[in-house]
Amino acid sequence: MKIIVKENDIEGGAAAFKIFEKGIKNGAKVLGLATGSTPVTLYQNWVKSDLNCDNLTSINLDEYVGLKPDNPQSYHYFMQKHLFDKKPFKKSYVPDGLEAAKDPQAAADHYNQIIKDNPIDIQLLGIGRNGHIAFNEPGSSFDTVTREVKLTDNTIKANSRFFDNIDEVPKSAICMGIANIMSAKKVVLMAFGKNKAHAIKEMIEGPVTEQVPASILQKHLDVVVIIDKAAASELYDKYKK
Ligand SMILES: N[C@@H]1[C@@H](O)[C@H](O)[C@@H](COP(=O)(O)O)O[C@@H]1O
Repeated sequence: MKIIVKENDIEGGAAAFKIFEKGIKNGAKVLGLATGSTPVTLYQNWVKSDLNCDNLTSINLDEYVGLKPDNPQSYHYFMQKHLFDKKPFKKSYVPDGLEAAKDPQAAADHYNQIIKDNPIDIQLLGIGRNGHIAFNEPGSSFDTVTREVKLTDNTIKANSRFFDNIDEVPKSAICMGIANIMSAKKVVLMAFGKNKAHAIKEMIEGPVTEQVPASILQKHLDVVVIIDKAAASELYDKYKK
């Protein structure tokens, strides 16, 4: 893993954008994209740039089961607002939360086929405080592919900040699996803030275990981790400076 420690999320977003820009200029065409508060500074750099996205395909990690694409809390809506309204891609896939509510297996099979047909060149990730990636919660098998996943109480609580109240947070999501994520040629993981420090330490320095889903990235051959000093604060000394 290559670890880049920046002062804050603004610098981190700029550094992440440079990696995507370089990758795209070098031929990356299929990007795995992520939501959450963490990638916002990356997308801010992206929309300000003159990067041509007309030939790019994006495949998002996850979506809440039952939310319509025009629901402001849906990940469809997030992507439109933060990136695609200003930088439309040739094709953008986000799992279908409504299809998943009706027939989760069909929605998952459909999405796995999309990933098979469009191998991911660069996959963007955030990380949950418990080490989850996308919505692959602790205990998820490393073999998983896209499927419906139940959200843990902690994740529901953490994500309730985006909803009017906690009861509105969906209880499940349709989510790429860890095997889908590991199939990407390159992975860029971003994390900012003290509340991510423990998960970052476990991911980088802990054992590879399904109890910390992100720890599997130690086995991927091309991972760049972009964190700020707060998220690096529990790491072995050399990263803290
Ligand atoms: N499914 C998303 C993840 O993809 C994201 O990485 C995580 C952290 O979110 P944030 O970046 O807002 O801290 O939250 C959610 O659970």
